[in-house]
Amino acid sequence: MTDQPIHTPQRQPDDPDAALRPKSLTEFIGQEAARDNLRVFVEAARARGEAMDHVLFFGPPGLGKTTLAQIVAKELGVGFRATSGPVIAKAGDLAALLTNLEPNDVLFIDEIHRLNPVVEEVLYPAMEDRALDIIIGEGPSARSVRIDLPPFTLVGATTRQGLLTTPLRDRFGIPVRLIFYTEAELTEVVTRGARLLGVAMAAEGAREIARRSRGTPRVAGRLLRRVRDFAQVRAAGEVTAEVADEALTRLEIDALGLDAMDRRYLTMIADIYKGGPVGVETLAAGLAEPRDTVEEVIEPFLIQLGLVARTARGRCLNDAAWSHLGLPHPNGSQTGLFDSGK
Ligand SMILES: Nc1ncnc2c1ncn2[C@@H]1O[C@H](COP(=O)(O)OP(=O)(O)OP(=O)(O)O)[C@@H](O)[C@H]1O
Ligand SMILES: [Mg+2]
Repeated sequence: MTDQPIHTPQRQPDDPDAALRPKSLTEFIGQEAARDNLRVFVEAARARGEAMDHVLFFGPPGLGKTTLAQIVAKELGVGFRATSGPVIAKAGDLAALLTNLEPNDVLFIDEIHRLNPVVEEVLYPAMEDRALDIIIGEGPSARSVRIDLPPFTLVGATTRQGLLTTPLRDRFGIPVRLIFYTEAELTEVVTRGARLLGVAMAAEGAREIARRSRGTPRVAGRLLRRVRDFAQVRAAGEVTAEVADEALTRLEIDALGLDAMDRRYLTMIADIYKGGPVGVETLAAGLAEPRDTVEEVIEPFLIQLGLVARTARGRCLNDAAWSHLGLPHPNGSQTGLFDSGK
């Protein structure tokens, strides 16, 4: 059994997130350093009446990359066009998007690490010189035509900054790393969400949901909705700490906020690989999940909690993981080499 649709930070096709999206930098909770910097760049660009420099948001899913991209356009007072890396199949698709922008508009490219290399080549001069080099015709009569573009701001988002090519990464003047949210920030996110959804929320109820939201506002929003259902049907309506705890426990979300998939991941390294090291491909196969999901969705939070370490030889469990799983820590080293030691 898996509660993945509820608890993983990955997007779902019918994204219910939209209703809870903050609409301004002031409304946006957390990510203070990023927000403060963006505010300065937005103000400066506005004052000069110019397009803002290109921005790259990177970090784990559900931390607010798309939300911030929309907010940046809004605060700049310019238009917002959104697309995503895998959707832009041909150079011509990108050319069509770029030539249709109004001056200073924001073009948002989600999953920018998944751009086709041919399309990416077209993007370089567009970002740098605001020009498109288009090849017209084929064979000996083919020639290159340069088209000037209106000034624009490219906002890219990726969960995998490491997969971006260096030339692309270097063309973003404003790289912004998003980090996991603190419990206090997520408590604010939950409280705000409860207000927007009209849920009666006790302060301790909000804190309980926040504590178990994997450091991720998208997860906080999902858990809030599920706890609300539970409170409505099983309790008097108000979300107290007890109601939240009972609902989250039923959803198999433990005290650290780990879900069934997280525990399967940890248990697999513990039971089968004696704590590791084990390669990510092996783990992905064992969990029947794509490698990307393991690396982008499952691991970042477990690493952040200090439960797992990524080493050159593979993934290893840290001491905290053994205690959390309630398993006896193998004697001696984590590789299990000294199991017979004591
Ligand atoms: N700072 C925040 N304050 C309140 N809610 C937030 C905040 N950041 C994100 N959210 C909520 O979390 C949801 C997910 O955010 P968003 O879609 O921007 O994440 P993302 O980083 O783009 O994720 P992905 O990598 O999957 O595209 C938003 O719709 C919003 O409801
Ligand atoms: Mg997004």
